[in-house]
Amino acid sequence: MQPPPILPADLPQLNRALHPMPKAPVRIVHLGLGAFHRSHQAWYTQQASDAAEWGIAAFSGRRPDAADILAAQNGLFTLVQRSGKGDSFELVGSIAEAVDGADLRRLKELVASPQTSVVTLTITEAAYTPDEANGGALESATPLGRLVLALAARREAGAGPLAIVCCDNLAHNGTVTRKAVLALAAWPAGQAGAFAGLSEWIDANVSFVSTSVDRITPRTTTADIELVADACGYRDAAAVITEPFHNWILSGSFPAGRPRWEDAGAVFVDDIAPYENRKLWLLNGAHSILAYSGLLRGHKTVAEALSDSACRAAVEEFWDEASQHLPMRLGIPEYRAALLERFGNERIAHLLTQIAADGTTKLRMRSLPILAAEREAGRSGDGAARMITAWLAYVTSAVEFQDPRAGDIKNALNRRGRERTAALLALLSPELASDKAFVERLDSQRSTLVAASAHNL
Ligand SMILES: NC(=O)c1ccc[n+]([C@@H]2O[C@H](COP(=O)([O-])OP(=O)(O)OC[C@H]3O[C@@H](n4cnc5c(N)ncnc54)[C@H](O)[C@@H]3O)[C@@H](O)[C@H]2O)c1
Ligand SMILES: O=P(O)(O)OC[C@@H](O)[C@@H](O)[C@H](O)[C@H](O)CO
Repeated sequence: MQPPPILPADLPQLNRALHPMPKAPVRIVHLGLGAFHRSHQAWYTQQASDAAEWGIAAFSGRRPDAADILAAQNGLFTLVQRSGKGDSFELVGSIAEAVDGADLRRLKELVASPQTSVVTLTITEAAYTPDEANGGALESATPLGRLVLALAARREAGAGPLAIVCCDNLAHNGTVTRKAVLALAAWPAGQAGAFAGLSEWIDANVSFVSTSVDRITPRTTTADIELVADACGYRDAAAVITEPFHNWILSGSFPAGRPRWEDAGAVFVDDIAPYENRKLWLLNGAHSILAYSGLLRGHKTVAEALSDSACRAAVEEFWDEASQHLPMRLGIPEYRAALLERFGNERIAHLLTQIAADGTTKLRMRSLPILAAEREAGRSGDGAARMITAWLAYVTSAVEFQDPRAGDIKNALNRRGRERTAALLALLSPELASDKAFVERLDSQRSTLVAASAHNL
């Protein structure tokens, strides 16, 4: 928990009275009002030439805090673009309404409105895992459970089709969202009332758009809020710090329309797979390697870890493997060079602990596909395996870690030696965990890594 910012008592609070900016009518509903939504979708929507027609109602996730803070500022916040050279400050006003995620009544009302055409999501990867998404039932405390209840209200209101746009770092994120939403809507089998035939209605009326989203946005710190106050002369507890780089690739239809996000550089493609693989493997995969191996070697941020030759070598080894499975027409060498520059931006303090969270979900997408492809090609896949090794060593040594399968990880940690390695690996891939030779290789990689890390500390 960050200490509260120290700001002059007479500093005015940012809101639309202090900085008049018109509010657009709500036509987009967003779930997961975190830092990334503010730096990405809210910013793209503000840049669209038809921004005046597209307001966002953004719902917080587990707690009301983010919504309360933003509501007190009438949805206004400052976006700080932080390059290696300096900061630039921009006011973003596309969020017309900020709502506590537990306010199901308002969510249903907005999703059931014929004005609403798009629902966007940044609810983290873990929110789509079967346990979290289903909870064994149509659990209204989960974001997808809430979404399904709101879709039932839309059907009831006859408000017509709409698009759901997943902006979480997941492979095939549109398909994953569709599957999770349809499964929830169909539960329990043979439902009555508002849910009878709901999954069929969703299937026919809701388009699930797939996206690859990119803009490195660390959690805002107390120091960032103090900096914004100093530079802008107001209190802004919802400010967000991000890099100048931004990218959004989308694939799918928008049956009720959408903002002209292409005005800010969004690209619409037929086949998203190569783009999402490039981003998930090269950027997010490298982030995971830097997070686990960097934390083991005593680093705190991405830039610090990248400047450690051992961490950098592990990234390059993984990139060499991943690049073999990406189309060269996507400019892979240039993409890698640009990533080194982005990761090396020391002014963006991207904490490794934030990236290290939810490893069981992330590694399945960031390491396993490359490992499988390399093994299929008759090679070792050692670079992809090293990402898993670093995760194993991290969860073994960390005092605290966040993961949707934390209980299973703790159970596995009660074992010793190769049995422990196999039990942890089984949480990512039961098939690999039953391959004795692979477990042995992982175990010996782990010993080497732990010894080298201890030497560095
Ligand atoms: N931050 C980035 O650089 C970045 C870049 C690309 C994509 N993303 C995607 O956006 C997601 C969110 O990132 P962020 O930086 O905004 O994080 P954040 O922690 O600032 O916000 C996450 C939001 O999701 C909610 N949430 C999290 N888990 C939930 C759950 N299980 N149920 C309900 N709500 C839940 C939180 O309450 C919060 O509103 C990431 O997980 C990732 O998939 C982030
Ligand atoms: O946001 P997560 O938790 O999926 O992953 C952590 C980072 O790898 C991620 O946020 C990147 O910074 C982001 O994907 C860059 O666009």
